[in-house]
Amino acid sequence: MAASTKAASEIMFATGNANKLREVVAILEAGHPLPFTVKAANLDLPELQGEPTEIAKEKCRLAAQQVGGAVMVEDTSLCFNAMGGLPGPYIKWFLQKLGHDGLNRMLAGFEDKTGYAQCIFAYSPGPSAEPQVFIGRTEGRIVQARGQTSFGWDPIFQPDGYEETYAQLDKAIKNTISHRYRALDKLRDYLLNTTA
Ligand SMILES: O=c1nc[nH]c2c1ncn2[C@H]1C[C@H](O)[C@@H](COP(=O)(O)OP(=O)(O)OP(=O)(O)O)O1
Ligand SMILES: [Mg+2]
Repeated sequence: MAASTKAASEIMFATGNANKLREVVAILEAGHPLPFTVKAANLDLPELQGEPTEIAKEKCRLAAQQVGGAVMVEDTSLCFNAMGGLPGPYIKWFLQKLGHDGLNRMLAGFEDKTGYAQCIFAYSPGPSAEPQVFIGRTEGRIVQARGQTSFGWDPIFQPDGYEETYAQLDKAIKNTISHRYRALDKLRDYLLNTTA
């Protein structure tokens, strides 16, 4: 990769979620590197209520203030089409309170079980800059839990074109079709074009 002339060479990825960090590292190492070294900052940042892009931007502003330099954060939503996109950014709390079975039951009264996983990366070069957002989506459907239960709602999300849930798919496959991969891909393009 061409050497960057920019002074900043490191981005902190601020997240409190070890599974996210593992996937981001795996995606970058699978041949999709960023033009920066990515370092983890274990911050559990407050998340405002609102539209997903605003949540990600505000999270990024707070992270940039805390870190004092270039940061990226991401916020992940699981959206049910029958419910106009909810639980969306609030999936963490719905999952915590209802579990996989409860999330399925939320859709019991609806014919439509389709939904999408959405990841929004927000990047800021420093505390005074306006964060840029990059959205990645993977369409699928909500199903009864199948597969290992190590990461969030992976067992109940079956991406379109696959018979397996995210939790049953090989990690290497999830990481080439996932909402996270797609968003990170856009962030990489942006960084390559602004730092080259
Ligand atoms: O690929 C995924 N597959 C399954 N579950 C996932 C995935 N990605 C996030 N998740 C879960 C984690 C949390 O329950 C919620 C998102 O909430 P979200 O605020 O983005 O994550 P978090 O609070 O765990 O970490 P962070 O410190 O980066 O905000 O969905
Ligand atoms: Mg969070």
